[in-house]
Amino acid sequence: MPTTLSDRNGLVNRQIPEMQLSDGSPSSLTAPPPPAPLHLTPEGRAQHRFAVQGNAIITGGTGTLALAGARALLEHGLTGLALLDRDAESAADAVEGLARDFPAARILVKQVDVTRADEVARAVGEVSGVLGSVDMLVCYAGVVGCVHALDMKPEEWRRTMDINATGAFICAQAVAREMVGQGRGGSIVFISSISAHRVNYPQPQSAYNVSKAALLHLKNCLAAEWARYGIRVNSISPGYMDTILNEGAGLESARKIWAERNPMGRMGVPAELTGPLVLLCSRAGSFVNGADLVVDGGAVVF
Ligand SMILES: NC(=O)c1ccc[n+]([C@@H]2O[C@H](COP(=O)([O-])OP(=O)(O)OC[C@H]3O[C@@H](n4cnc5c(N)ncnc54)[C@H](O)[C@@H]3O)[C@@H](O)[C@H]2O)c1
Ligand SMILES: OC[C@@H](O)C(O)[C@H](O)CO
Repeated sequence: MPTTLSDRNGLVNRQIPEMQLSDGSPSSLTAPPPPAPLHLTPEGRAQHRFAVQGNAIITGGTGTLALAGARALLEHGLTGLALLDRDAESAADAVEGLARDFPAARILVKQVDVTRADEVARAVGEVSGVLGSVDMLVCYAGVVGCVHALDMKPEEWRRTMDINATGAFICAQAVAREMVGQGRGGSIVFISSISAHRVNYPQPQSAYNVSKAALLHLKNCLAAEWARYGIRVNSISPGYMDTILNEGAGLESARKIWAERNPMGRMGVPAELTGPLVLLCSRAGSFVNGADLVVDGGAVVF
């Protein structure tokens, strides 16, 4: 069915033709599903341009996207991994799975609140002591709340900013101090969001959106300050991913809208964020600094 559009210039009832693909089929066909995961052999891992060398700290490390990121870094050669999360227990099965699938890697899990600079500094020192170095930091720790700005309590605003933005700064600072001492650089990746680029629809979440926008400029500032130490600082801005964060009462209709408004017609799955992460953490990304990689199926083009 052609769509009818009334526009502001009075050109009413313009018909938007249905786009056709070269084989004559309509473009509104269901988008293809996500691709199957790629599994590298151990030999392939070590020699690949996308090989990941050294040890990583991942914050919010027992969350859904973080565990997918951890698995991808291990698949590409990561030798040591520390998952820092304020809720370190909830993903015991997933962590056991990683340990089983990557028996040569050293995997630590630590209960850490990223808003506590003392806890973070202690954990970074302990991880470096056990693994021998810290070469990568990926900051996934984050919370989201849907609250109308008129109803927002200052405490809710501060908590969101504290975890999502200040927590990332605290972790980046502690890890960068360690990296500067080690003298061989490193890679830091913040997990921002398309919410840093666009106001979400339909849910109101100003504190989250502003906290994620803050991460983007923090990334710019640190990329500028720390490049001289060989530390690259980048970010990834995911679109709507199918995780627990986006499930629950009241979100069914929103999920439908998010998928409908996406050129690819769906939400992403966690593994689809991991390619950009591997790029940023590997030799293949050696000249990528201060960049934000939007990974959203094209959501922000509208
Ligand atoms: N799921 C999405 O669609 C989506 C889209 C864009 C961005 N993101 C971002 O990606 C990140 C991970 O999202 P997810 O979907 O995996 O959510 P998730 O809830 O599974 O993971 C978040 C993790 O952060 C941890 N955390 C929260 N506060 C913490 C604190 N103070 N200290 C330490 N850990 C803390 C939680 O315990 C949890 O394990 C978040 O920053 C989120 O904003 C998610
Ligand atoms: O913008 C997408 C994400 O940051 C997030 O999943 C969403 O905003 C949560 O409501």
